Amino acid sequence: MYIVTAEDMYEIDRFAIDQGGIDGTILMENAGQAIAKEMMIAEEKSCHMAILVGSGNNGGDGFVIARYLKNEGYPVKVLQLVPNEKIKGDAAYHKQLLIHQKVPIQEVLTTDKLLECLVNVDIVIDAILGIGVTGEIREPLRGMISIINEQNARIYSVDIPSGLPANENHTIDIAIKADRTYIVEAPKQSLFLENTAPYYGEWKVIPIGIPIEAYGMIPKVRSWNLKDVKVSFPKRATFSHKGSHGKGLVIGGQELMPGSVALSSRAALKAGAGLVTVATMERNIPVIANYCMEAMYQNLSNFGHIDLAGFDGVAIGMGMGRNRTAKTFVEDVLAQEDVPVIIDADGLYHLKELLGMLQERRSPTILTPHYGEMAMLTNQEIETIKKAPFTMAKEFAQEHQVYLILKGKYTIITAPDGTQMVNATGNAGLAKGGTGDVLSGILLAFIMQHESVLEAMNNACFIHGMSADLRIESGQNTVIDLLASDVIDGLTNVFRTMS
Ligand SMILES: NC(=O)C1=CN([C@@H]2O[C@H](COP(=O)(O)OP(=O)(O)OC[C@H]3O[C@@H](n4cnc5c(N)ncnc54)[C@H](OP(=O)(O)O)[C@@H]3O)[C@@H](O)[C@H]2O)[C@@H](O)CC1
Ligand SMILES: [K+]
Repeated sequence: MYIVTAEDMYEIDRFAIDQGGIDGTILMENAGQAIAKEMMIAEEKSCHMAILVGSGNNGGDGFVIARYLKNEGYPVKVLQLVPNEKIKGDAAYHKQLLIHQKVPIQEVLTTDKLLECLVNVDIVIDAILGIGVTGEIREPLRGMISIINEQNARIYSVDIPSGLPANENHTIDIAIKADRTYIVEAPKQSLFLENTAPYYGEWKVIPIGIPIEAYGMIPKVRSWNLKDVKVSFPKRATFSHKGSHGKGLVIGGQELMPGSVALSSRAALKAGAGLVTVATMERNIPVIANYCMEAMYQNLSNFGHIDLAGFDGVAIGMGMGRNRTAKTFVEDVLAQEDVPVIIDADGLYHLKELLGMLQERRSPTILTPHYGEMAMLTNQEIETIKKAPFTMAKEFAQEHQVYLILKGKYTIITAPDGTQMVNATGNAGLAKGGTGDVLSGILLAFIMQHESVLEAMNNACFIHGMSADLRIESGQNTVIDLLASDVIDGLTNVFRTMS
């Protein structure tokens, strides 16, 4: 599933029409028909539905939906929120089909009239504005959107909640707050942003028959799914031994935070790492070993030099603390070039002053900031990152030649060449201390076993979230009591689904 900007979507659309020979009216028919079918599954015939259409092709989708629902006996009324002369092109064609079928279309041009028309309406189908919206929402649509949001009716948006920008880095003006959105063909960037995602409500992507070749025209941003994981997940060879699955080093855990590295190392072993060594403060070792007795230990009390030769991967920074000696240590690790390094938590704090070293590294460097850490690394406000996470992540990864995992509800994974993936697994239970340490451990295990760093990162993020999801779905936890250690235990169920 590709994630697009409005411009990408128009490009894809043009390709389908010009190169694929598919008429725009057919794409509109496909979209409207498929959405109407979804509506028929979701809603009873006894509901009173109002389909609200605007001037563009989003409104055109609305005319098609109305035709199919009417044919099936749903009591729909079509409210056209713009004057007749505004309906043009493909939308006009479908409006005409509706008129041929004697479906009445009411012109509703004021908020008062709209209020009157919405009395006793149970379901609003929002086909007012799609991805063509620009600038501040103008009256009377502005007032109409407010009125619609105030109704008790359930709201289904077509493609995008009307008024919401499709792209990141736009200010939200006013927009429909949908209960569910049927996204036409491909999710738009705003679906994945913290500030805009809630407007969509539940969502489902509706394919409309665009040839896959059309996606060759746009920058690739994809969401990673279970099928991708199953295809790319490395199979364990029957005759493998512990050395075949990577020798990893977990560095961190100051005296007051032994749990962080304990979680990372246990997660790495549970995620399939062959051997894990934990380099931490001497006094922590008995505590950590109690939780993770399969690991080996190295005393790091002085934060001196540690030789990385012989290790296949390193994860550094979890619970490491922010004193200057810890920084020297991060610097020492980065300078040893032959090992892939994952930098998390306090390691990222120290990295801020070491960014200049990144481009010089010959082995992959993987950074795992959440939005706050990303703001710190880029000297930006956190709101700036939230508003344009795709761009901020891409610019940073390309500039510093790193792999970047920008952690959030939707995690954005970026390779140094700018390729981006989005992970959508996981739930609110993960918003808790220690879950990031678990991700670092899974990442370490996977990076040591995959040829492709990007695939390993995608799989680690997917599986980390999936473990949390399965814990909730199975009733073993709720989003309130889920612990980072539960996510580690849940890996067993995840791996069962892989075979
Ligand atoms: N992708 C695909 O393959 C397919 C996509 N399809 C569908 O097409 C949709 C995109 O259609 P689109 O380009 O016509 O844009 P859309 O948003 O419906 O209308 C734009 C109009 O809105 C108005 N307007 C704009 N800003 C405004 C503002 N601030 N305040 C007030 N009014 C404002 C402005 O009208 P104006 O009043 O300026 O004449 C402008 O002309 C897409 O979302 C999907 O649903 C399907 O049909 C199947 C194939
Ligand atoms: K809409």
